[in-house]
Amino acid sequence: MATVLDDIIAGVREDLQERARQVSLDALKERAGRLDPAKEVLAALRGRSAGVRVIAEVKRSSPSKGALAAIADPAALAADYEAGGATVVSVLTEQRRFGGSLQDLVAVRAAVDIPILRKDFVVTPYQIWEARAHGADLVLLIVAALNQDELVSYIERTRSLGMTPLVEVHDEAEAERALAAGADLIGVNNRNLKTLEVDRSTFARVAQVLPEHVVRIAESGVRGPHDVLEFARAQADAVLVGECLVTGGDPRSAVADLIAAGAHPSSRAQSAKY
Ligand SMILES: O=P(O)(O)OC[C@@H](O)[C@@H](O)c1c[nH]c2ccccc12
Repeated sequence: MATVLDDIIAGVREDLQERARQVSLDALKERAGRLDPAKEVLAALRGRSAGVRVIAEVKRSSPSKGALAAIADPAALAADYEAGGATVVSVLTEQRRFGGSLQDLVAVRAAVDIPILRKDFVVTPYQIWEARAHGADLVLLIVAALNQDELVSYIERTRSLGMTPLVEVHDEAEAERALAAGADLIGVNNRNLKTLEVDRSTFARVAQVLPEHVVRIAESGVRGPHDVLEFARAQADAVLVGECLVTGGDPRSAVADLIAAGAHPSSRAQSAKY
C-alpha cells in the first residue's frame, strides 16, 4: 500500500518535471555561481553545552493538519524568527501539501543573515542545485525517501556545493544508514512521514544510537517551551519547529520563549545574573 510519503514524492516528481522543463541544470549552475557561498552552520547548531538552538520553520500547511497560516510575507516572518534568536530558518518549498515554493526561499534569503534550510523531498540532484541557486545553506535529505547509494551521493553533492546536509531519520535503522553515509548533522523526526503520527519519545530513543560528534536535531511536535525542555534533557542540540510558531501570533517572542526554555542550567544561571 502506498504511504503518505509515497504520495507526496509522486507529486514532487511531477512538479519537478515541470520545473526542469523550464529551467535547465546549466541555468541553475550559472545562477548558483553568481551567489555568495553558502554559510557554515554546524558549529552554530551545536547546542548541547550552551543551550538548545532553534530552527524556525516557514510552514503554511501540512498534510496532517491542512492550512496552518496564510503567511503572505515569508520574509517578514523569517526576520521575526531571526530577531527572536533563531539559529537557522527552515523554508518548506514543497508546493502541493505544504504550500511552499522556491520564491519563499529567495524572499527569506534576502531578509535574514542567518543560514537557511531548504526543506523539501529531495529525490534528484537537480533539487540540490536548485537549493543552492536559490540561496540555501542547508538541504534536508530524508533517509526514507532515498536508497543508500542516493543518500551517499546526495550528501556528497550537497557538501561539494558548500552546503550542509541535514539528514532526517525516524528510527534506529535509518540512523545507522545516515551514519554509514557519513552524516554529521542528523534530524530525528518525531513524526512518521509514512503515517503522519507524532510520537515525542522518538527523539530520545533514536538519539541513543548517535555518536557524540553528531549534531542532533529533534524535529516536529514541539508545542511550546515545555517540549523544548524535554528535548534538551534528551541531549538535543537543536529543535526544528513549525506549527506552533506560525499559529501563535507573535513569532519573535515565541522563538525567544523556546530558546529560554532550552537554555542549560549553566547559561540560565548566567543570564539571571544580568
Ligand atoms: O510543525 P512541526 O510539528 O513543528 O514540525 C516542523 C518540522 O519538523 C516538520 O515540518 C518536518 C520535519 N521533517 C519534515 C520533512 C518534510 C516536511 C516537513 C517536515
